[in-house]
Amino acid sequence: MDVLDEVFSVVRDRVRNPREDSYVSSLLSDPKGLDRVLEKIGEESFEVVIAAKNGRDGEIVAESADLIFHLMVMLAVKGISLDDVRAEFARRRK
Ligand SMILES: N=c1c2ncn([C@@H]3O[C@H](COP(=O)(O)OP(=O)(O)OP(=O)(O)O)[C@@H](O)[C@H]3O)c2ncn1[C@@H]1O[C@H](COP(=O)(O)O)[C@@H](O)[C@H]1O
Repeated sequence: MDVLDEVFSVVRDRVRNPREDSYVSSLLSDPKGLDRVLEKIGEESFEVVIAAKNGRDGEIVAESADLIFHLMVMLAVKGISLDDVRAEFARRRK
């Protein structure tokens, strides 16, 4: 398991078993529900674009990690696994 698998596994657990000290649980307890996660994906995407235009490598990496993390939260809510995404990349590979 690499770190993305490890984090995804924790995220999936938070979706099933909310905890008070959890960022994922706090995001999902928002009255907007999944829409709040989708808003975060929109915000983080914008931050990636700004970082790629003007930022240093460290900012681009940090904002990319935030975006990938929020995509993982959405996938976990939808019951889609990282392996499903891996399989899609494998299918597309030339
Ligand atoms: N990898 C991450 C991770 N990356 C980013 N974030 C959070 O994503 C948020 C990024 O959003 P912003 O930059 O807009 O910051 P913010 O102002 O705090 O966000 P909002 O108040 O606007 O929601 C921050 O609060 C970060 O802490 C993460 N939160 C948790 N994880 C991992 O996810 C797993 C579950 O974490 P918990 O749910 O906290 O237990 C654990 O393995 C964690 O290490």
